[in-house]
Amino acid sequence: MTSTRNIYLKMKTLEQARDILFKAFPGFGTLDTEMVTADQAVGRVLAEPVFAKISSPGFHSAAMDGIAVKAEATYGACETSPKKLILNKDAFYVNTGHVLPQGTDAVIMMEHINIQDENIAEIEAPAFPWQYIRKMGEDIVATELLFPRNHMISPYCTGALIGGGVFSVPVRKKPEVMLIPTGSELLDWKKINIENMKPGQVLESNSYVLGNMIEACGGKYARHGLMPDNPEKIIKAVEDAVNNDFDIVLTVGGSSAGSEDYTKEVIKSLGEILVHGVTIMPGKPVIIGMVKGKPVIGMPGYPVSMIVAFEQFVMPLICRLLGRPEPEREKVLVDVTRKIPSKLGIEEFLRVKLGKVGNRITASSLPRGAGSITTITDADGIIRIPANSEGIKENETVTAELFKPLNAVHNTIVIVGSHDNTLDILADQLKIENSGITLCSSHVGSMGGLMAIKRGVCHVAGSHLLDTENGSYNISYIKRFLPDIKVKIVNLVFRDQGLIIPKGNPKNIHGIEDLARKDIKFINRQSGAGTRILLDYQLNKLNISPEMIQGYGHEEFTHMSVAVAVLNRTADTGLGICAAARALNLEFIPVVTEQYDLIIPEEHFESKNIKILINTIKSMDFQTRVKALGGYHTERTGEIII
Ligand SMILES: Nc1nc2c(c(=O)[nH]1)N[C@H]1C(S)=C(S)[C@@H](COP(=O)(O)OP(=O)(O)OC[C@H]3O[C@@H](n4cnc5c(N)ncnc54)[C@H](O)[C@@H]3O)O[C@H]1N2
Ligand code: MOO
Repeated sequence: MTSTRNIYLKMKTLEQARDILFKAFPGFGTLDTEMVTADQAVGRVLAEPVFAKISSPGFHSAAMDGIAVKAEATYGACETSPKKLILNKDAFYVNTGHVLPQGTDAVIMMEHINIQDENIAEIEAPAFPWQYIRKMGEDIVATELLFPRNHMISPYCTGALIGGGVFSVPVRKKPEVMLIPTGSELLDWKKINIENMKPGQVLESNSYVLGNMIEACGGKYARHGLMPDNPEKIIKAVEDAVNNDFDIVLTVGGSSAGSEDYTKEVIKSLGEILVHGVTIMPGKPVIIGMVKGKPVIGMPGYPVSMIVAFEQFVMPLICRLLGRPEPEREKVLVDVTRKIPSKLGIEEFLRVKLGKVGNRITASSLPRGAGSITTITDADGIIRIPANSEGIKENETVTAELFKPLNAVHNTIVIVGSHDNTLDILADQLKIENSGITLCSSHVGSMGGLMAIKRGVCHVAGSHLLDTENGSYNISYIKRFLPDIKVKIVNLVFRDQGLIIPKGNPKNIHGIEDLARKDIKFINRQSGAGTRILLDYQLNKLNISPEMIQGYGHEEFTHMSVAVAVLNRTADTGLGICAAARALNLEFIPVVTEQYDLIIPEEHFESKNIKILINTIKSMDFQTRVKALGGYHTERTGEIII
């Protein structure tokens, strides 16, 4: 078979595509039944209703430790006229759970009895009939419905099943899914040495994500060996899976328009294509097909596209086969901190970071590339931008679907501003200390941090803005840009800024003065970044103008991206922190030690979370880890500067 490039001629909306899928595979709760023991039934779905075989309790039983009595015999007892009961005649010692002795109908707690001697118990209050007694069948009555069909067994349910004498239950077989990862570039991480990886090779990870998602929604899976981009082989694998017991077949990758994207041809040659292309992003190239009456779905290869396609199409299919409703995520209203344009005609699943700042939950967008798994692993939730919208306006309130409990969103400290590697250590240290706090940092440069405070969208800004007039940090900028906001400044670290250079210093760079050399390509930071201000200050001192520097106009947003540019030789050098150079095994020429502070509005400063944050910063554990990064000084770490 030769490859022809696929074009999605008839893209469907999400609603249309789901409709086509569910009409083609209407089975609800149609999987075969199997018996499992009560203790193994958790997470399984009942194929039939389950009725209790015995009652629980199976007898009238004492609900407290004390004496069992006939209530009538206690009437008239009071403080001034206590009643004496003869043990083993009018009253019988019982423990919680004991069978109620014949002829008794109430229990008096031990604490309310005066034992006179081994024969007499005295009471100062009457008992009423059935007090402190668990009647036979109070919990479960034999023959009553314990759980209807399609109920998913929880750990709690096992108690009711065993208590009701039901030791095994009929459950739906787990839907079986065959995963076929395709792509000649893929490598099996269990079989390779990462040192030997070559450009173009990719670690196969999607089938593991899919497998775990399948299990999480009640299915089971088998993984086919890695499949090269060979349509004949893919056809054979799909055909075998369909002819076997698999309920659903998923191919992974090759769903799009590339010259080696074969999924569409494969399904077409074996059966029918119901949908190719859905107006969603990520997830657009998904292919829904039918082969011998079974769903064969071509999952996009980009990981986030695959996850969205799974959640929109495969998960509902699995739930339906099991006879379960599709799960829904908790929703919350959020304010979007920046304008987010979106393509008309495409429904976008925007991954967002969330945090509660003041009395609103703010959402900031993560990068939108579907090839980056971290755009979903870093996310707290998703905002769905409808197809008929051109995007979200700044400060617009929209609905977000949560990936984690709301409580965790409330316990997030939002830090915006300049990037520093110690923030990663801080985020981890807060977790070691079981604070329940998550640190959510976005790197937009020091000025970006101050502006975030101005807009009320963060708790903390990380900043290292040098006042070139007097050598101070941050204070003059705060006075100028946040005149109406009361803030505290807490020092995080002093850190060495310098030139990041390749190992062995091939261009023989010694300092800022070398940046003007014709043979040096520089990589800059964005304007507003503290590092950029520092560079301009140093250049000014040396009378070097920006035009003299090759690459002055090429900007990156973080120290790490500057280091990456040096590593892959896009640039010969860039100004950044020592930790970034070290992380990539590059060399570093110190230029200046600068002050990096946390700016915290007073309205947040006294909050419990910020107090924990500051205590963590002050801790020896944190400071020891920071110093180990190299290029950091912690003498004033945690000090309130103003
Ligand atoms: N000309 C066009 N190109 C693309 C379009 C388009 O409309 N026109 N759509 C883009 C979109 S949207 C997506 S999503 C991707 C997905 O396409 P495929 O399903 O064909 O995926 P591949 O090209 O095979 O792989 C994409 C990417 O993902 C990596 N990959 C694939 N499988 C795995 C795996 N099992 N584990 C880890 N990584 C995997 C693969 O190496 C590629 O890097 O297409 C756009 N292109
Ligand atoms: O829409 Mo693709 O599915 O962006 O990555």
